Amino acid sequence: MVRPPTPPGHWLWGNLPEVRRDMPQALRDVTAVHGGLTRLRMGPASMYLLAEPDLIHEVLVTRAAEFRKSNRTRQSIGWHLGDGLVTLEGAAHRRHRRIMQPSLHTQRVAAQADTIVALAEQRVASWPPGSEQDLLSEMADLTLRIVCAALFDLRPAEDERLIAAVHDFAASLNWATGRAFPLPRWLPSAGNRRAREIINTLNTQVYALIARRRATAAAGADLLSMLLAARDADTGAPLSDVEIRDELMTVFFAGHETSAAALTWALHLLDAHPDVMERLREELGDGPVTMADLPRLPLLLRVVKEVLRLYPPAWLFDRSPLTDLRLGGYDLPRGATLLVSPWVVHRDPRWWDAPDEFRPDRFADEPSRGHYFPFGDGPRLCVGNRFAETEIALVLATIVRRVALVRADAPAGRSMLLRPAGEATLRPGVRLRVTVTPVSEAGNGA
Ligand code: HEM
Repeated sequence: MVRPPTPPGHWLWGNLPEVRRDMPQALRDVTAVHGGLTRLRMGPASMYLLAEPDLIHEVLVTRAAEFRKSNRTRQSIGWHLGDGLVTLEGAAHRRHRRIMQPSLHTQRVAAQADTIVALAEQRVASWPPGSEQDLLSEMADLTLRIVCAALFDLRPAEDERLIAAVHDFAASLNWATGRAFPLPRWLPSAGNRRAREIINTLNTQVYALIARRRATAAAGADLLSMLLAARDADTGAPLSDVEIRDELMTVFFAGHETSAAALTWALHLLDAHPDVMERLREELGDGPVTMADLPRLPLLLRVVKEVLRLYPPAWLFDRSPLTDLRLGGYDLPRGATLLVSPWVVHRDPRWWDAPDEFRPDRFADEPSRGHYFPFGDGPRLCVGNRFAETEIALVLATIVRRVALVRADAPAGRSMLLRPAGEATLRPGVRLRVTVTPVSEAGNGA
């Protein structure tokens, strides 16, 4: 039995103290010393960090059938999300992907581009010049409204209660995933009671929405219509309300916090790199940016790619082997938790020059296989990747054309880059407040 190397740690808690202090940094530190595959001791449990692109490719792509999501993931997000695409396995996973993919294809995303731009324009217009905004919460609210309108054909103005309920739900899910060890949901703790309340409130809204849609029987091309219209190939049975509820919750969650984090990092990085901002504003020119313009905006697309390299919102996910197996010359037990982190690989100096620097032009060349995977890979590749890339590019272009968002607490008006906090998504470790200045006042170089 050949075990992967284990970094030294506390006699009882193992590597848990470093990981709890700053998990993103701790995983990078371990990789810098041990490379490819490391065993981390987390108190009584072990986890394995996979940091070698070829091994990650084996796990996510070529040997994907030998793995599933870990029990830990299922426990920490399963209560909130139920059995949606993120947690389903095997045949049910393949079936749900087949149903959901068409509504997220490039053509369908293109049809939503004007809605995305209009919502971004409205958001910018709602910020009074000189006001201070909490960037992450503004982006989270905007991307949630985009998901509602573009994927579920919902106009939240009609239902502000739904928006409020999803925000509470996302906060509660972050709470659940932030625990070192998931607590059983039957435990009568204050946190569990609050989570139950929040889930029940959103459930009531979502089931009412499903009932309304079933009653109108209007066949649209949005994701909710696709879920309602889907029929089992063998039995002809439709998806149940619970199955549709689980997919709605999954997309509410997977589809808005990730893009919101990416947009927040993008605006923060551009504020800290005025030279790139100036080139970007020149490239964007005057008129509004549409989907058709995107192929002609290479710097914008490279900025999006570089943001997702430096701060991949889905920074950590996992897999678990279905049987004892051998990987990279080491033996791994069945049921082990294998951590896969785009953040660690994207910041590894073995694969990237000056990995901590914001250099969008590095994407003039395609990255090598396995060195860049902000959307994962293989059969579980992010189903919303085209939607997310388009959304981020369009929203970013709309915002930077109109306003400068300068970090309100930055010394001498210039941002120092913030450290990330590794929660369910990778987000700034402190609240990022920005001052809004219209671009005409700020000048191109703002
Ligand atoms: C910047 C934005 C986004 C990033 C970085 C991101 C990243 C990821 C990653 C890395 C995975 C794979 C996780 C794994 O293999 O365990 C994933 C899966 C998923 N994403 Fe995204 N995502 C983003 C936006 C979206 C959007 C907009 C949607 C919805 C429209 C979405 C829906 C999903 C779903 C449903 C899955 C599960 C797919 C499956 O297991 O088959 N994501 N995402």
